[in-house]
Amino acid sequence: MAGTTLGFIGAGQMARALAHGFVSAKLLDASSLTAADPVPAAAEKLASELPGLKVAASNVAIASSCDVVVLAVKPQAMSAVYQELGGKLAGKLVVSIAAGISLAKLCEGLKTQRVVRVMPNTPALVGKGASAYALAAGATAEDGALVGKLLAAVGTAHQVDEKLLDAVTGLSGSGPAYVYLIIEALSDGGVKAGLPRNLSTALAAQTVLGAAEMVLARGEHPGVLKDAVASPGGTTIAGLATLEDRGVRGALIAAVDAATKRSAELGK
Ligand SMILES: NC(=O)C1=CN([C@@H]2O[C@H](COP(=O)(O)OP(=O)(O)OC[C@H]3O[C@@H](n4cnc5c(N)ncnc54)[C@H](O)[C@@H]3O)[C@@H](O)[C@H]2O)C=CC1
Ligand SMILES: O=C(O)[C@@H]1CCC=N1
Repeated sequence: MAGTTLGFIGAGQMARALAHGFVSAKLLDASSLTAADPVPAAAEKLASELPGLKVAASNVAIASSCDVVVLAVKPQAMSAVYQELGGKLAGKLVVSIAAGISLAKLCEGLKTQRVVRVMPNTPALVGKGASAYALAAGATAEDGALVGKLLAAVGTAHQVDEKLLDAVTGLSGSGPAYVYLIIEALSDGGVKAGLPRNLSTALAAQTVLGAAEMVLARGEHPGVLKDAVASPGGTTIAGLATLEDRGVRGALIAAVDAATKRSAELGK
């Protein structure tokens, strides 16, 4: 990726996660990154965290100076970006990470077809992201490969049909928040049972990490792995029965479904 310059339109949470991830993975030098944000402190904070990253005076400056332009604003701010950048992105590869906004709307608003729609997630910051992406008609196979390489450097990357991206948003885009809630609640349970808070949170987070690693590394069905933990008449089945009784499985399915529907709504 040497020589490729990448600019973030918006320097918020997700731009920060990606910028840190790209630099930590040594895919891009901080000096090849630029960020613009109407809140000057946002881009300046990112520049202070990643020495070498440049702060641009405007979105237009990024559009003219960077090879890859990443739209990292909230979906609600996208129409302002169309106003500013529409027709000014000739020759640039545009990557949108906004929830819900379709490739058709992006291409129409930006007046370019060379667009890739991505749904990343914040663990990209530590190289453990989960992303999916879809290409507009004007994005070449090389553009897709470049975006895939960027995302794979900060986690896993799946090229998908665009119609799946709202569901990806509801699952892995929003999913870190569900898991944080679960970790926090498990830690509360440990504290209720008498563990000190630090130990309880450390055990909860490592348990989630280890369980996830077992699913990914062994490729076994999560149900089979669950059964291996539960001894007949033991502690785990007592805990599992309580989770089923309280509807945790249904609650998680409903959460992904609600977030998927909200992603589709945001694009309307
Ligand atoms: N936070 C997350 O976990 C994820 C967020 N996303 C998507 O990433 C996008 C950004 O989300 P966050 O980083 O969480 O939001 P954020 O609110 O942390 O950052 C957005 C930034 O955009 C700036 N901004 C607003 N209008 C602008 C404009 N016209 N030009 C340039 N910058 C502008 C804001 O000042 C803010 O700093 C959203 O579209 C969201 O759907 C996608 C995956 C995960
Ligand atoms: O909550 C949101 O709308 C964004 C999209 C996925 C994660 N955060």
